[in-house]
Amino acid sequence: MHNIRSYADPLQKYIAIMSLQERNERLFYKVLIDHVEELLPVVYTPTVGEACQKYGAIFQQPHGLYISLKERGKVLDCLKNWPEKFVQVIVVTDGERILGLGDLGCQGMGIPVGKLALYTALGGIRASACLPITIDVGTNNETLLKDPFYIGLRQHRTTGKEYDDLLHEFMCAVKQTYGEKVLIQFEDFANHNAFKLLAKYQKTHLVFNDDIQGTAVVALGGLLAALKVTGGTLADHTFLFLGAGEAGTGIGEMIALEISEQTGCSLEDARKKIWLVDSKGLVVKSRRETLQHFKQNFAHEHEGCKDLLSAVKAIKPTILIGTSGVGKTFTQEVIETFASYNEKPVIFALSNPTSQSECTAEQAYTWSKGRAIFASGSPFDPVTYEGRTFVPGQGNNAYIFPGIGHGVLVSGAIRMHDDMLLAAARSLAAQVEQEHLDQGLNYPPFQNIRKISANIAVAVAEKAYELGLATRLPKPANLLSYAESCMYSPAYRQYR
Ligand SMILES: NC(=O)C1=CN([C@@H]2O[C@H](COP(=O)(O)OP(=O)(O)OC[C@H]3O[C@@H](n4cnc5c(N)ncnc54)[C@H](OP(=O)(O)O)[C@@H]3O)[C@@H](O)[C@H]2O)C=CC1
Ligand SMILES: CC(=O)C(=O)O
Ligand SMILES: [Mg+2]
Repeated sequence: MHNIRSYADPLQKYIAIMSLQERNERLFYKVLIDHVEELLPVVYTPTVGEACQKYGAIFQQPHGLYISLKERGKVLDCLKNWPEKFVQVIVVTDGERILGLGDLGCQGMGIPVGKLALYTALGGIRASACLPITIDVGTNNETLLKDPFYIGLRQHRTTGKEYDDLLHEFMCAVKQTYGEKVLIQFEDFANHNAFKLLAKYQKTHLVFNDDIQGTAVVALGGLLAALKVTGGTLADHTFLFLGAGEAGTGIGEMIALEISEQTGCSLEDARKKIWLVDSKGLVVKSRRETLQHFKQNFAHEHEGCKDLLSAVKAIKPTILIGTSGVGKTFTQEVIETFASYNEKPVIFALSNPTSQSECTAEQAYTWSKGRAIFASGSPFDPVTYEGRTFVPGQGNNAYIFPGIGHGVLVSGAIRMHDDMLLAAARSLAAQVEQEHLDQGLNYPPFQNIRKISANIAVAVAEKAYELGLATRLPKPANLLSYAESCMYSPAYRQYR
């Protein structure tokens, strides 16, 4: 920590800690677990975003497994080259939508590597059982294609059948190599592939899309906790999203599912509470024919609004969520207008990294005159407004995927089910205590993340047993102590 703290530049800290991961894995995890709040912004958002942008230039050692178009027909052999034979979790990207930074091609590898470091540090999955993979199908990022340090294929992205065939070969090879129970987490695919891959493989593989499902769970958990302050139920609220992609529609569907479970209303009716704004304005019925399929469920009868401000005025939401990937879009006028209708305005600016956050914590608290319940995807420091200090929550799927993954492995679940995701969200919300809410926090502090993950794992595993999806039989008598006993801990052994 002395060495890492000696660097002022976050990217230098990143380089230092990733080289520690290479040099002494156990020490890396010991340091990361013991200083999680300080180091999460280094190994994860926002610094991992900058690291991916400069990945070629700062490259020292390869991490993870690259599978490129050139390996078509040989993907099985590629996987066999990975030295570990017992793999339980794979995080895979094709680098096309890295955080809110766009197409970073092969340099997106920083994301699977970072996510899996969190699987181990926060969720206790053994590092040797974690496999980061980047599928290199080219990049449409012209700057990278011209960059002498770019580490990937120098060609534009392949699409269509060639892309689908490579991904299919990969999915089949994974199952053949590691079996039915390996968890495959799709990460930072562009939405035109993300929804398709999830729909295609969720019936045959144990798959989880972190950007659609993980984000949905963390947002729902944070909202359920926020209700303890705003009062009322989820169904009493009106939700407006800026951003109608993976994160926005994923959260929208999860909220609708929870409302439907709580009230018994149909999903269709529950979705009527949820409104989306995309780059063309409010998503409304008259646009339906030209909308991507994932937006269509939220295209309600209403006049069009060309931008967020006019949508806020027209819809009068009680909860405002940013999932656009575009920074500074919650302007002073937007927040002041939104706050003028709400005593306790709930503002989630979920886009990453910090540069893409829809607003800062300071802006949210100041422009709402200290009334906002605020959370962001990337961390912000506490803010003091008129003598009161607010601690912003970090609404990031890092709260969720390590616990869900652990729950799946503990129960031996062979498929992911929406009810397991709802159970994770409720568990997260239940771990937010009054003392956290009093500070403005609608998430439990990251400091306790291993306990939080263990509790989420139990909720997920319980649901898997209930649904008949668990294969670890008989069910352990005490799931919590079993889940905790299975968590990797970077302890040094005694040598004689
Ligand atoms: N906090 C967390 O845990 C997570 C955060 N995220 C963040 O969410 C962001 C979005 O990710 P994702 O949903 O996967 O991305 P997508 O590309 O799937 O969706 C982005 C959406 O934002 C819309 N959009 C883009 N620019 C504007 C604009 N200027 N005004 C209004 N809408 C706009 C797009 O509109 P159109 O459809 O018209 O193109 C699209 O609907 C990223 O920054 C990502 O880092 C993602 C996952 C987890
Ligand atoms: C957190 C995350 O998964 C994202 O921003 O894409
Ligand atoms: Mg992601």
